[in-house]
Amino acid sequence: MSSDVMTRKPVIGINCDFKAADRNKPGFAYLAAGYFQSIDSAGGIPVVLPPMDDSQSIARALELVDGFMMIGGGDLDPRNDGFMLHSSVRPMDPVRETSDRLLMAEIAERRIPLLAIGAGMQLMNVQQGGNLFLHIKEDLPDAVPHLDPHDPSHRHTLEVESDSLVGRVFGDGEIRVSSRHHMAIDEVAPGFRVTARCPDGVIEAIESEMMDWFAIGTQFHPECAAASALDVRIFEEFIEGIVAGKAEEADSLRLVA
Ligand SMILES: N[C@@H](CCC(=O)NCCCC(=O)O)C(=O)O
Repeated sequence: MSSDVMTRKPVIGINCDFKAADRNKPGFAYLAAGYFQSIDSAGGIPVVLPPMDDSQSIARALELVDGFMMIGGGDLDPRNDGFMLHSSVRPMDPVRETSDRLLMAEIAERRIPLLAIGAGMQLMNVQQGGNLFLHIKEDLPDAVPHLDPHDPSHRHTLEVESDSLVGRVFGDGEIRVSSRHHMAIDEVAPGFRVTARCPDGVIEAIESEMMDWFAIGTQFHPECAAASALDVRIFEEFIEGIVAGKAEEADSLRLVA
């Protein structure tokens, strides 16, 4: 195992949100600091990618990263997946959604290690063939609140599968996570399994079962200011998984040489 692979910090691409210009302000690309701070604290090098609509530029940018994190945000427009718009849906800016969909397709194609959070997990699921509940309050009326517009630190409990990344991170005992969503995964995409649920049954984490793709999704927000010390371990496990994968790759190339 080459020492360089083990010592060089992985570069993690991060998408960002977009707010179009109006009469008084220019357009902005932005993201909550917790996203890049969490990657930095976990030993990665965060590199923020602004929205792009050119698949070749996106492909070229992805050649420069060792992994990717898709952040949370507004709603995916269900019409882009063949569903009707719902009155509760507040679509993210189409500049962002177009870029995110191109990114996700290329990340999946190249099997780039991926941590997908919130809207990012929802996009990973639909892009890989799953689908979403468009409004938990209507689709799952017995569910507990997963969003409090007056409390950005709203939390709920979590039940995890022990043989999973989130299971290793949270272990036993009560787990409370930050929740800010009104949509949720309905059918899980082929090749993924559920690794955490809210006690009301809402899916809160999935991970790839594919041997050639290290990909995890969380509906909750381990990057937020109210996150626990355990939440931070998710980012560390993600970075450690990438480093281990690159070491295996280097070893196998050495054996072949
Ligand atoms: N909008 C979707 C996805 C939930 C999500 O990503 N929430 C994060 C809010 C903004 C942020 O902190 O990045 C839904 O509501 O289900």
